[in-house]
Amino acid sequence: MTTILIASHNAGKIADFKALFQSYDIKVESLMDYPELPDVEETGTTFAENALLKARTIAKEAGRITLADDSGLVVPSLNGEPGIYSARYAGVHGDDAANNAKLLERMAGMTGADRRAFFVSVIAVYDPATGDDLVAEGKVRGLILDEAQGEGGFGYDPLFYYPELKQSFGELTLDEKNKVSHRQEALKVLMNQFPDWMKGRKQS
Ligand SMILES: O=c1nc[nH]c2c1ncn2[C@H]1C[C@H](O)[C@@H](COP(=O)(O)OP(=O)(O)OP(=O)(O)O)O1
Ligand SMILES: [Mg+2]
Repeated sequence: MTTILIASHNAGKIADFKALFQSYDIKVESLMDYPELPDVEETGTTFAENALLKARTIAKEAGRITLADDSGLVVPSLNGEPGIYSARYAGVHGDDAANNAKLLERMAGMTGADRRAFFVSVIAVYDPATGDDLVAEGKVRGLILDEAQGEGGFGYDPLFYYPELKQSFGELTLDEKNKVSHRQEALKVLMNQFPDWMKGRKQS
């Protein structure tokens, strides 16, 4: 079975990818399995720049084709916040509770269309042997709730209401989320091009 290295430390994101890659019969490893690999500083100004930066840096360190996801929540009525700063919105990287609390605070008093939001995922793969890369994007639209609903998922999932299923992402099972999420869309677009991209590459 093929194994792919995901350049991420985010347990929720890795769980999404483990489930998503099952349908491609690909096994997933992550930075959790490689504690010696560095943490990549996200210095880019777009999701795509950061996804490529993470994929390229880890691929060169590990000497293997590597995939990275840079993702976040975009709220147009907040001029795009939290955007590429989603993971460190409230100041401490990965503090989901604080990030969600800050989002609710910033949206206090907003109603109706002002509560529209979307998740974005940009996925990049990089081949250290050739310097070739592949990038794809996915999006999913919803509304930001007034309070958390559901215990599932990670990050902003409990605040993200998905009208088509009349539930928040926090109330969905992993498989339900993985049928509609920004991440599955980006991965689908990417994997459609992957077989051609992989041709002629040697990978153990
Ligand atoms: O499906 C999602 N459901 C809920 N929240 C989500 C989702 N997808 C991204 N998000 C939020 C979480 C985090 O606050 C930020 C991602 O930031 P991002 O830099 O891509 O990931 P990260 O720093 O947590 O891990 P890493 O860079 O090691 O992959 O957006
Ligand atoms: Mg990150």
